Amino acid sequence: MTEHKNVVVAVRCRPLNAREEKRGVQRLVTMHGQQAQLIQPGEGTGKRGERRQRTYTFDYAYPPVSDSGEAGQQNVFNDIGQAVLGHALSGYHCCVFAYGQTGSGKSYTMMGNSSSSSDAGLIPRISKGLFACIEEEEEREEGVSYHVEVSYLEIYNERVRDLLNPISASSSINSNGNNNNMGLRVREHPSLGPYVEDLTKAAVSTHSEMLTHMVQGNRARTVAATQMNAASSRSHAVFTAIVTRRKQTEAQVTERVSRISLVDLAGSERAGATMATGARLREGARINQSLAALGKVISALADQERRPPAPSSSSQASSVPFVPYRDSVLTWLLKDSLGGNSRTFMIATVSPLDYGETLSTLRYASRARHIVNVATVNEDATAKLVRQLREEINELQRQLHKRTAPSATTSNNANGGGVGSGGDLEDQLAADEKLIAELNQSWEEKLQRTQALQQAQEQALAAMGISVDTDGQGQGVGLHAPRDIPHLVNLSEDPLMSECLVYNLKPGTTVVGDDDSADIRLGGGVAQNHCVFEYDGELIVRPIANSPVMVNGRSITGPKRLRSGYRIVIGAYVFRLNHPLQAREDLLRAEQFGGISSGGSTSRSTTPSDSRPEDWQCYDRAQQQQLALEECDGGHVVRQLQF
Ligand SMILES: Nc1ncnc2c1ncn2[C@@H]1O[C@H](COP(=O)(O)OP(=O)(O)OP(=O)(O)O)[C@@H](O)[C@H]1O
Repeated sequence: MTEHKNVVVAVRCRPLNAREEKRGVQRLVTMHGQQAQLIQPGEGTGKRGERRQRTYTFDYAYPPVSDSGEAGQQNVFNDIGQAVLGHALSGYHCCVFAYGQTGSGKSYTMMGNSSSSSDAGLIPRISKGLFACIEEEEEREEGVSYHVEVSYLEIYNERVRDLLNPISASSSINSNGNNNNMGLRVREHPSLGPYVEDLTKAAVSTHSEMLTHMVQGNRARTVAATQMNAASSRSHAVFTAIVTRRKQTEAQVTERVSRISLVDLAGSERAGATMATGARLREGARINQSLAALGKVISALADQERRPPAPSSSSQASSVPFVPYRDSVLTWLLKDSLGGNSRTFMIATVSPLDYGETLSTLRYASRARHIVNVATVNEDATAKLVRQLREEINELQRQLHKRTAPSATTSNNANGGGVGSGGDLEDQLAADEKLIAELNQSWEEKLQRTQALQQAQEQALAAMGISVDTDGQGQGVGLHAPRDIPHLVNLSEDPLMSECLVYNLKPGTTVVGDDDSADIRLGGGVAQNHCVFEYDGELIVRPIANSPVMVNGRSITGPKRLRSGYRIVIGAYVFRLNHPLQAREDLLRAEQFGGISSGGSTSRSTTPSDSRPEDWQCYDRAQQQQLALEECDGGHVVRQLQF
C-alpha cells in the first residue's frame, strides 16, 4: 500500500517564563484555530496606523499553556503522537522533527520536563502508547508478536555519535576536551537508503526499558557536552524506534518493519545573533550549514510540488529540481523523511518574544507544508533485503576473487574499468556482511548484546567519576545520588543538562582534572590536575597550583572547608555540593532546636554562608524540610524521571 501525503506541520509557542512575565514584555505571537499570528514590534505599523501582523496557517497551532503543561503536552500527543502510533503500527515509517530557536521548547516538546512526569513529552508518551498497543494486539490477535529496538544518535559538527555506546559517546573525549572520535560512518544501501554503520540498536521489551535508553542517551549527550564545555542545543539528536511485527499463520510468516524517528534539532538562531567567536563560531557555522541544508532541501521539495506537471515523460526528468540531500549529514540521514518513504510531522517551536527568529521559523514551517511524501507499507522488507545482500555478497566475492587471481589482476589493471578498486570492494563486502549478520541475529542474541552494552556504558561512566546508581526496581529511571557519600551535582543553564550528573567524593582524596589519571575528568578550562577534594570526616577542597576554584562566589587560593549546599565553580563548570550525612545532622539539629525563625529571606537561591546553621535561619521550617529532603531523601533521589 502506498500513500501520497503532505508533511503535517504544527506550530507551538512557549509561554512567557517568570523573568519575562516580571518584565511585563509584550507577546508577539497569538494563535487562533490553525493560524499563528505574528505582530511586528515597535513602529511596525501599516497605512492606517494599525500594528503590522502576519498570519500563517498550519495543520495545528498550539498556544502557550502557562498554567498547565500537562494539557499542552497531551494535546500534542493526541494530534501528533497518536497519528504516529497509528501509522507506525500499520507499517509506515514515521518521523517527527522539532525545529526552532534555542529555548523555544523543542526539547520540552520531544522529551518533556524531566523533573515532572505530568510534563512528559512526545518520546515518553509515544513509548508508553506503543507498548500499550503492542500488548493489546498481541493479546487480541493470535500469532502476532512484536519486537522493538531503539537507537539514539547525535550529529555534532557534522559527525555522528552513538549515544547508546559508551566508547563513541563519551570515553573518546581526550584531555583537551576534544572529541577524538571521528564519528560513525554514514553509508547508503540501494534498498536500505542512508544508514549509520555500527550504530547500536538496543533491544527493548517494555516502556520502561525504552525510557531507560532515552535517559542513558541523554546522559551520554550531557557527559560529552559537559566535557567539551558545549551545550546540548548545539547538536541534533535522533531517537529511533524500529518496530517489527510478525504474524505467523499455519501457512506462512509475514513481517512488517516500521521506523519511528524522533528528531530534536539544534537551535536554529542565526549566527550573528549569538556573537560567537573562535571554536563556537565554527561550531555555529556547522550547525547553520546543516540547518541551511535542511532549508534548501525543504525549499527544493516544496518547489517540486508547486510546479505544474511536466507535459511529457521526456521533459519531466529535466524539470525535476535537484534536492541537495548530501549537503549535510542531517539531510542525508533524513532523506527518507523528507520527500521519501515516511509519514512526516514537523513541530515548529517559537518564542513569544523574538520577532526575527519567529518569522524565520514560521516561513520555514509553511514551506515544509508543501512537501509530499510517498509512504509505503514496509511488508517483508527484511526477507527481500537479506536475499539482495546475499546476491551482492556473492557478486562482490566473485569480483574480489577475479582481482586477486594472478591472470585477472593484469587484465583488470590494464583496462581499469567496470569494477571498483580492491579496497572499495573489500569495504563494500565488509559493510554488507555486517548488515546481513545484524539481520540474522536472533532476538535473544540482541537482548544479550544490549545487556552487555549497558554494563559497558555504566563502567565507562563510573571510570569518569560519575555515579551510575539505579533504583534497582526497574521503576522509572533517573540519576540517584548515593545515600551517604558527598557528591557534586552539575548545574547548567541548559535545563536538559542541569542536575543530571553526579560525581562522588570518596573518602580520602578525589582529584579533579582533565587528565585520564584524574578521578573526576572534566574538559575545557580545567587544568591537568586542577583541584583535590579531601574527605576525612571533614570535607575540604584545595586548588592545585593556583588553578581557579570558586566557592559560593569567592575565589579560593588555599584549602576550604565545605558544607552541603555550597556552590563550587571549577574552571567553567558549576556544581552544587550535596553532603547527605551533614544535611541529615543539620535537619536533626533544626528539629531539636524547634522554633527556627521563619523571617528573613525565603529565597532558595540564597548563597549558603560558611556556617550552615545560621544560613538555615533564612528558610522557614517547610523549606528546610524540603531542602533536606532533596539532599538526603529516604529514596536518595536527586532527580527522578517517571512517566
Ligand atoms: N510549551 C511549553 N510549556 C511550558 N514550558 C515550556 C514550553 N516550552 C518550553 N518550555 C520551557 O522553556 C524552557 C526552554 O525550553 P527547551 O529547553 O525545551 O528549549 P529548546 O528549544 O529545546 O532549547 P535548546 O535548543 O537549548 O535545546 C524550558 O525551561 C522549558 O521547560
